[in-house]
Amino acid sequence: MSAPARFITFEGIDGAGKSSHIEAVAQALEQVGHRLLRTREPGGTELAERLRELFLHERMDALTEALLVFGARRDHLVRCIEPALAEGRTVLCDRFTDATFAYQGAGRGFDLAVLGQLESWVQQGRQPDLTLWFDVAPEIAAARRAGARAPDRLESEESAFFERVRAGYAARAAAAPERFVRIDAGQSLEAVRADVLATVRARTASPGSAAS
Ligand SMILES: Nc1ncnc2c1ncn2[C@@H]1O[C@H](COP(=O)(O)OP(=O)(O)O)[C@@H](O)[C@H]1O
Ligand SMILES: Cc1cn([C@H]2C[C@H](O)[C@@H](COP(=O)(O)OP(=O)(O)O)O2)c(=O)[nH]c1=O
Repeated sequence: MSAPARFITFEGIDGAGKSSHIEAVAQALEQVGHRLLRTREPGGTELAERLRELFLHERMDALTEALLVFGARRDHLVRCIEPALAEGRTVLCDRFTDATFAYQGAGRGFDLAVLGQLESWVQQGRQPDLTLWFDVAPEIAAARRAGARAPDRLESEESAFFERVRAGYAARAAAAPERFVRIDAGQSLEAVRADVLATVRARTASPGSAAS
């Protein structure tokens, strides 16, 4: 059996429902002995949270978006994610680099090769062990968002943008099938939760102990 997954990311278009399930994943993993770091992107450190505010609310071009999220990511990795993994904690991160490929790459049309170079420089080979991709039709996600909150800069994009973002996630999933698990996020909350928990349990199970 493969080693337990320790760096777990949650991805999907805005309103797919991923944030609704992170707490349940955290509880399930803590019950079997994992020590956790729960975090998010853009954000996760004081500096990265400040960059997040700029990113979400200021107008900028796609290259600036990409540089800002990778700048925030670098600080987050160096100061937060890598130290947590080094001390044996499992990291649950609400979005990571797949979001940059999906939003800035597929959504904005920014050069994927440049994103790949930034990914190499910033991550130095670090990749999530497991990525849960909450996949749902953009019109369902839009209806969920409308019922939940006022839109930020990206959430105000039209549905064609989210179709492209969704296709961007599909491309990333196809390129890294060992890491990605697609969750059918169009189901009821209960059915999504059951799929998510079954996936996490299967992918973090190890013979003997649950966590180091
Ligand atoms: N499977 C679901 N069915 C119906 N509503 C959902 C479902 N999942 C999430 N929601 C609702 O949709 C809204 C957006 O969910 P959220 O978890 O914040 O999405 P995300 O983090 O992916 O943007 C919330 O009001 C949430 O309660
Ligand atoms: C991490 C990341 C997020 N984003 C976008 C996606 C979201 O619209 C926004 C903030 O993400 P998030 O807080 O996860 O939004 P939500 O609560 O809707 O899930 O930032 C990018 O465009 N590129 C990135 O690299």
